[in-house]
Amino acid sequence: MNRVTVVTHPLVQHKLTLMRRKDASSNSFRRLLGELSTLMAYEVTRDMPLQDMPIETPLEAMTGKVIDGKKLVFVSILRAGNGFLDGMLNVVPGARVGHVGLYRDPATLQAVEYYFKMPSGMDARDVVVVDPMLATGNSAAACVDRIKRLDPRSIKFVCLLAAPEGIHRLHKAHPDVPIFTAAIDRELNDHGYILPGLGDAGDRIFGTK
Ligand SMILES: O=P(O)(O)OC[C@H]1O[C@H](OP(=O)(O)OP(=O)(O)O)[C@H](O)[C@@H]1O
Ligand SMILES: O=c1cc[nH]c(=O)[nH]1
Ligand SMILES: [Mg+2]
Repeated sequence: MNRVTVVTHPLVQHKLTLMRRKDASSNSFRRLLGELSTLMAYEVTRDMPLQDMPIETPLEAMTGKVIDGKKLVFVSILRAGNGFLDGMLNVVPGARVGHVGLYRDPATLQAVEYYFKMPSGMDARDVVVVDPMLATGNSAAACVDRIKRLDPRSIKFVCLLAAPEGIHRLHKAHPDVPIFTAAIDRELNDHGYILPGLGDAGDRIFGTK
């Protein structure tokens, strides 16, 4: 499992367990996902480049360090990725946001694209793709394929739950893309759902189905 970071912080693990419960309401599922994604943003942005900023404290002039949030793009894989976005934007409010609309064909489990919108100047930007679920890995791999055509500086993928199959698929297609997740679950079932998992993330966030 090269290049996979499992965020084991107790707060992350605690919230993840509460979200997995089948009796968690959409409201609490959404709230927990928002809190959890803010915590994961700390780990994902750990190596973000800093630049000098001359400032004046009440006592004297100094040179501080700031991040250039505008260089960062969070790319949300619709729909469920949007549940991750707000929490990440809490930490880097200056980041730009791109959207890739993908759904899994339930019969083939292949990703089908229905929307794609990115900020301009992607070749100067660092991308963090967000989606709570990495199951077969088809959606993540398709999203990264598409973004790579715009030649960004770097791409990371962050999710809540990953199946071993999804990690292998994404790494095989894109070995340069590091993966951040709160847990690696056991396996996929015959319908491509993660076990033990948390069910259908999009449906649980938006109260559909
Ligand atoms: O790794 P994969 O096998 O591709 O599965 C993961 C995808 O499945 C879910 O989306 P879904 O297709 O349910 O769309 P939704 O977010 O609109 O519900 C999830 O949010 C991922 O995008
Ligand atoms: O378990 C899964 C697999 C794919 N998408 C989900 O929302 N959940
Ligand atoms: Mg779904």
